[in-house]
Amino acid sequence: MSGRLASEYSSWKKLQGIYDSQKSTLVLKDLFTQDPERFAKFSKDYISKDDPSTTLFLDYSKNLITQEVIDTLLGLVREAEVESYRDKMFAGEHINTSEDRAVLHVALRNFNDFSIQEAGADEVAGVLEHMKQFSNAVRSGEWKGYTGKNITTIVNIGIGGSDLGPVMVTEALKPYSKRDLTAHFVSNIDGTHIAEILRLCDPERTLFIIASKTFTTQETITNAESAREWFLSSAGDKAHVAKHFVALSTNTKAVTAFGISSDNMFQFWDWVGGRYSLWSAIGLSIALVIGYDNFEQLLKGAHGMDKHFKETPLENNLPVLLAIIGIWYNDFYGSQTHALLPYDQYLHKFADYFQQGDMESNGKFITKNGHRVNYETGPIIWGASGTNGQHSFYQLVHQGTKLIPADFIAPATTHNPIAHSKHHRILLSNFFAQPEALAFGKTEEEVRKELGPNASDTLVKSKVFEGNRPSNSIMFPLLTPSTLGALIALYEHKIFVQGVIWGINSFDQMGVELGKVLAKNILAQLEKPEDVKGHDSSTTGLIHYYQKFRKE
Ligand SMILES: O=P(O)(O)OC[C@H]1O[C@H](O)[C@H](O)[C@@H](O)[C@@H]1O
Repeated sequence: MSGRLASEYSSWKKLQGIYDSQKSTLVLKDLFTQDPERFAKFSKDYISKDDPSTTLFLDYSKNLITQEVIDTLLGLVREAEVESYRDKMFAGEHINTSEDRAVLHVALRNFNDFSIQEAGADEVAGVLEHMKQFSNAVRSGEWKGYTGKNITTIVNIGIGGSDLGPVMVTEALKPYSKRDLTAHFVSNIDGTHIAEILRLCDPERTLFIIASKTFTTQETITNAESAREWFLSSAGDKAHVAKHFVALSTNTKAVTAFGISSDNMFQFWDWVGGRYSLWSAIGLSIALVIGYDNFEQLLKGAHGMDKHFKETPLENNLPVLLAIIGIWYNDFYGSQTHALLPYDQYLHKFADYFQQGDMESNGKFITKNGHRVNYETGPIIWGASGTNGQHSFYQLVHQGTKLIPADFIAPATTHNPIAHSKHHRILLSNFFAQPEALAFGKTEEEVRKELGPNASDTLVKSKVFEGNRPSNSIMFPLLTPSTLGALIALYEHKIFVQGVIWGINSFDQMGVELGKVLAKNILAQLEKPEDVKGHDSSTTGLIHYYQKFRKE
């Protein structure tokens, strides 16, 4: 990272020039007509060096790019010194400068390929072994509850990075799950969340996983205390907590103070960012649900992508390609969001997961050198599984006034080939059609031909699809643990590349603090109207409204 504002790079200025001169002349329909090789030129195969069955295919040809644009964007990557910054990350340098921490989620899945000098990195294998032993014991029935019964329900209590990763992965890898072990995830402080889950639990057969990097997060600790109270109301003896509560954290002192023995604690380190932590002890619920061997496959899939990111020349580097295409729209076309559209019901939480992963990493306006950016940084990430999105927001995506770059993601084959895979064929026909419609649209002439000469001008115009709306398409043979690992790591490294180019620290999260502090202050004022002090009239008025109905 050169420390300059991205807009000062010569490549940035060149890109601005290209955009200014080509923004209205770059037409996808023409680009494909002019070059029959376009698809071949702008698509890439990723094949894991460790496991050739782990492959991803990226088609980025339906983007508003030319080779000149790509080459200039790659120039931007070089000017921002992304590769040397990447190597600093892998080497364990403290690139999270505001917190003086390394950023080493790659160390959690390293399998001894990278030599990483950072305290704790040599302890990863031990924690994984502990996770393996424990998950095997619970799944086999060896680990018993306080009345000698097997554990049939796990409840992960955590929020943010201590929730979203386990939720997304256990949903995505459901085909690999132990169907007689039910996993629930409690995250919200809203008592409804834990109340509704506890109604489904048998205290004799339930294991609570308290997942919190800091072990100070108000929601998680409050939920953990309520879970412990619920459990003890049946179990009685505090000694039984040891069989039904484990902790995932970096904070041994707080875990012990809560009443969970260090034997039942799975440790990780400050160089694991919350939103990058599913590979760590935070992944215990994943290992319990899909089994440790499949969890290890997830890690290995990510590791293969790590090696690809670290070793592959920029022009063939999938995380780099996704990153620069995203910057092209975000910083030159002015798109504000980026849609993740997985045509796979198992990936229905994928966009949710990367809302934190991307937006908490790159939703910043100050560079690492303390300058306010004069360009757009992190996009709003959103999305939903297909084909559901088509019946919800695709109207705007196709005919709205906003440019919405989208990643369409799909497996070539399904885990559920019911009706002789008829469902999957219909799903994929939509997966193929939507990017085609977005890119090439439907002209007024084509509409008029369809509607006939008597159709009103208004009707014809409202049925026009202007097209020229860009997308990436990512495919893979089947959604397996290893493929999912590679897919997640692909996006993690995309986020890294974009942050380096923007000159921001992708690994702290100052922006989540103010709200928490204000909430704590307000919490102490909720009792009586006269307690409410130091707020604007709106906040004061809203609290007074609540106090009119408050019961306890
Ligand atoms: O895992 P914890 O320490 O409980 O933190 C849970 C979450 O808290 C905050 O919201 C942070 O911004 C997130 O990055 C983190 O994942």
